[in-house]
Formats: sequence, structure tokens, C-alpha cells
Amino acid sequence: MADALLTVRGITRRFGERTVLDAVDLDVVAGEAVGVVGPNGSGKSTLLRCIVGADQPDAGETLLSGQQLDERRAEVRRDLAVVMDDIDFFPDLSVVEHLDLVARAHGQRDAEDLVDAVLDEVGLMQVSGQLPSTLSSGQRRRLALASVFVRPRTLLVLDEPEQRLDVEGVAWLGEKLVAEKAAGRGIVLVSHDPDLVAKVCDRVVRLGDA
Ligand SMILES: Nc1ncnc2c1ncn2[C@@H]1O[C@H](COP(=O)(O)OP(=O)(O)OP(=O)(O)O)[C@@H](O)[C@H]1O
Repeated sequence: MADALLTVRGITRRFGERTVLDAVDLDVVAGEAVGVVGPNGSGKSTLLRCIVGADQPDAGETLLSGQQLDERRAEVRRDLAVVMDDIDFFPDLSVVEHLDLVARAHGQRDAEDLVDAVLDEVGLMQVSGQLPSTLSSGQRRRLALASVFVRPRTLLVLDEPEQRLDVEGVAWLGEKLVAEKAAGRGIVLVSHDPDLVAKVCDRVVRLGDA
């Protein structure tokens, strides 16, 4: 059995009387992508929030590489790359400065070359000197994705990463995520794009069928 990067057991989340997640299990091993799909309101984002520690489940546990998630530990933060809702950017740091900050804060060697390569890959080179407030919504999404690809990562947790990307952007994202798997990384992908899920995911967990 390959290394278990993520083990989710019995995650249950209730809001008032409503049980949104009822004992959900999910495993991701190295080099594997698991899709999480289901209709609006079925609990996909809630599940991801529980996995990354942004929300507290009523029951169940999440293990990263066999250990409880503790975001205070630098090695845990290094392993886990997350793109959820729009991330907040520093209003006074340019695109390249954001990526440089993320790469250096995570101790990446050759940060400058890495940032250059990712800027090129995500199509932000031309706007690299601009502030986030001057980017289009799709460009801001690309910046959020670029932030993941300039940092170390073992497990990617992505909530609708294709949002607001153009057709070429979604095609690029699919190729990139397949390459991430080939590099031995694990992926949890929430998406409403069936083609992206089919291209990237080895298995699918469906929520909201109860
Ligand atoms: N903090 C909260 N308080 C009350 N209800 C909440 C809270 N967070 C989520 N919910 C409810 O839980 C349900 C699941 O929400 P969630 O955002 O996980 O759905 P989703 O599957 O990601 O939906 P979408 O496809 O629209 O993104 C929704 O009915 C939502 O209203």
C-alpha cells in the first residue's frame, strides 16, 4: 500500500438540526487525486474546511501522513497546500512580490527562478508588477493558484480551483494537476467541472446523495 497522505475518518458536521456531513471517510495516497463532487450545499467546502482545520467537525478525525493536523508545526504547513475561497492578498504587494514572499517564507531555494517559471506558466508575467486590486478576477484566481505552485507541497486541497479561469486556463490546470500526481503528490479536488474531474481524479467521493 502506498503512503497514506490523508486519512479522513467519520467526519460529521452539523449546523443546528441539519447534518451536512454524516461520517464521511476519505483517503488519499501519494500520486493519487480524489474528487469530491455533489450539488450546491451538499457539504463539499465544509468537508475541505474540516480537513484543513478551518472548521471543527462534531465527530471524526483527519490525519496528515498519519499525524493529527497541527498548523502550528512548520512541517505540516509545508506539506499542505490549500486553495479555497478567494484568498486575501496584501493590497500593497505586487503579483511577483506575493509569490516571492510565499516562496521565501517556505524556504524554497532558487526562489527567484521558481517564481519566474510559475509566473510564466500561469500567464501572469505581463502583470507581474501590478497590485492585486488591478487584476481581473481570473488573474486573481491565477495568482492564488500560482501561490500553491511556488511553495513546497505534498498534498493539495483545492476547492473549485477552475473558478473564473478561461478555457485555456482550465486545460492548463488539468495538465498541471496530472503532473502534480506524477510527481508523487496527492490531491483532493472539489469541482463542478466534470471534464476536469475526469481528467485529474482517480476516484470520486459523492456527497449529498442521502
Ligand atoms: N457556518 C455555517 N453555519 C450554518 N450553515 C452552514 C455553515 N457553513 C455551511 N453551512 C451550510 O452547510 C451546507 C453545506 O455548505 P457547503 O458550502 O459545504 O456546500 P458545498 O457543497 O461546498 O456547496 P457549493 O457547491 O455551493 O459550493 C449548506 O447548506 C450551508 O448553508
